[in-house]
Amino acid sequence: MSCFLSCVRFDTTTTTTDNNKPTITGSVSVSGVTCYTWDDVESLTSNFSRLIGTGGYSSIYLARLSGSINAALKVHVSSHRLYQVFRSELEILLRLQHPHIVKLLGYFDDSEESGALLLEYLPQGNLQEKLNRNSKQVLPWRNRTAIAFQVAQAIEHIHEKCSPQIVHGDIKSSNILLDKHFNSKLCDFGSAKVGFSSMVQPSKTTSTMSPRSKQVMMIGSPGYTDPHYLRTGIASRKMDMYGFGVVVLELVSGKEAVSAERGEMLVHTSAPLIHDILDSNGDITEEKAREFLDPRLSRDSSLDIEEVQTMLGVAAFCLRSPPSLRPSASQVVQTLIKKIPSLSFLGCGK
Ligand SMILES: Nc1ncnc2c1ncn2[C@@H]1O[C@H](COP(=O)(O)OP(=O)(O)OP(=O)(O)O)[C@@H](O)[C@H]1O
Repeated sequence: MSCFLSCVRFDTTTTTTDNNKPTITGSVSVSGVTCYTWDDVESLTSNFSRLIGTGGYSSIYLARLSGSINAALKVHVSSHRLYQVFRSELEILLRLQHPHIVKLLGYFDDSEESGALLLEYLPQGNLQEKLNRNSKQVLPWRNRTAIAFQVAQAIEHIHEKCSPQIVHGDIKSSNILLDKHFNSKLCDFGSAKVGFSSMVQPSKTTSTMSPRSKQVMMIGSPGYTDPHYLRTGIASRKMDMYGFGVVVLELVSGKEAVSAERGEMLVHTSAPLIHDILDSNGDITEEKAREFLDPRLSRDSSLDIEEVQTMLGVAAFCLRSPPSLRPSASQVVQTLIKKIPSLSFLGCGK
């Protein structure tokens, strides 16, 4: 137990810092990212014949590049306001390169109100679907810890390793995509905010705005939104850590952030456990950890209950209030490397 205390205690005072391109006429490639015409887009998706995902702002279609390479085309809904969302996502993706962030391959931009992003295709879809009780396959424990670790690395990259820094603003399991080996990639930078040192107010003072325009500016998704952000409208890196905490609870429990049947939020149903963990400074009994654990993992040979305890401790610290008490992404990465031995198969050093 005392070992576990050191597992999840964070020093919250430290703030660190091909050739596969389609041979389609009309396309222009700059730094490996290709600018397509609408005709190209229609041709790449065989006239939008296969829908593979939908979001609040977009539809995602399977695209075929030369050499039978698949890609995903994210077509933003046409409107002046959503065009800004598309431009912002495009500009952010153009400068992000990380093994656990979805890769931009190309884009279409009519410079007025329509845009589309061509992204690498992640064949296993999103994490929310994979954790769903109706999913045929149960995601093994080993993959769940790896996913948490890789997402923490992606967040560490945008928060601390790129300049200017980026707040994702919508960390949730449906924005975590999985490749054929269940490696994860963070996607959907449509809510992201750029140029933060730690905290920033939305561009206009919220006090002078109507409730409706305030609503339009709010980012995040039900079940994942930092209560501090909801109260203040201030987006910060720590709001991403809150969303990450909810994702870790989903990975451990196999439950949804908002239950489809009852509409209950996982952060609410887990509150007694989170309080217990925080009251005992990161400690949690094996029995309580087992009670919370996804029952589908009971026969998983890769399951290690101490790792479950560590993951729950990490989640509890990420959900802490005030936000300044939450760990940074790099502190989470370091804790996971030290305390989750199975991550060694990913080749990360101690
Ligand atoms: N590159 C990809 N490969 C495979 N599937 C993808 C890819 N990109 C998106 N998807 C699928 O489409 C879904 C929606 O994508 P995304 O979150 O980018 O859209 P959005 O309109 O920004 O959604 P939101 O409502 O979260 O803002 C994802 O959850 C995933 O299932």
